Amino acid sequence: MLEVKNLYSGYDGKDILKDINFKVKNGENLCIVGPNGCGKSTLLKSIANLLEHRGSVIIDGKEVSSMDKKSFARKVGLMSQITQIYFPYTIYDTVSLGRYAYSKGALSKLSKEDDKIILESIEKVGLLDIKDKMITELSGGQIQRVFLARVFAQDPDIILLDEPTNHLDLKNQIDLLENLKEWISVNNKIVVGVLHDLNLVQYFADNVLMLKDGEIVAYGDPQEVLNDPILDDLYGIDIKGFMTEILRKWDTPIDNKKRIVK
Ligand SMILES: Nc1ncnc2c1ncn2[C@@H]1O[C@H](COP(=O)(O)OP(=O)(O)OP(=O)(O)O)[C@@H](O)[C@H]1O
Repeated sequence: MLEVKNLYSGYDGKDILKDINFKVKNGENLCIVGPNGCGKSTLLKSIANLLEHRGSVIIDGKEVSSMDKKSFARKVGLMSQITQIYFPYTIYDTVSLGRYAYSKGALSKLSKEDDKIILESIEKVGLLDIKDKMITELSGGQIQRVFLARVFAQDPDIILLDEPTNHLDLKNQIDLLENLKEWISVNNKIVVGVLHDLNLVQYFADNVLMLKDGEIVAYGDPQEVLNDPILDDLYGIDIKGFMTEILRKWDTPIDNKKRIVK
């Protein structure tokens, strides 16, 4: 169980998040939504213990700031927004970094068990046939999947995701979310993710937490939260109207004369 109680955190002594409270049970995911700059990544960083906070972030009864690095890494894996890759590692090597939480020392070798978990994690994201390729030679979507495999290899109880789908085409977005759903239900784990695409949130979320200016403005079942009139206020557009209009376009009968087929 992840519990966030009366959480305040921010940068340079200024609070961005104010009095955040929620719980996520094992076997469930939570999607964090809200407009740019409302504090979504700051919330993930606070849970990931990368930012000092006031209040509590408690995992299975223990405050995260009191955990040592390795115990924390066994509990929480963070996959943040991937912008640029500087290091020339293979896919296998990159995913093997996920086993740090279980290593005995800085120079300890990977065990047979580690190797098995690394290969399984690479297979899960569909990259096993290119496991020895340098990650500097991969597409954005492939890199995204390598980093997901690294988090799987870390085998934490909670995965935190910051915009995990932003380099992926639609099929890969759905595959990734399905992959995570399966990981959650098979292993009774937790995912907390920031997703911008509200359609994907409708599809994936067990619960939704909506932020505005660092405060929670709605929380709960996705169908209810995403139908709350507050949504339009928050984003400054008629979201349901926009989505429905798009659906109408998908429904338009095709005019074969206008098609260009090679
Ligand atoms: N390292 C930092 N130092 C100072 N201020 C920061 C830092 N990172 C973020 N902020 C500020 O904190 C606020 C919340 O930023 P955050 O990145 O959490 O928003 P977000 O909801 O994730 O935004 P986006 O949807 O654009 O990714 C913003 O006003 C931002 O300028």
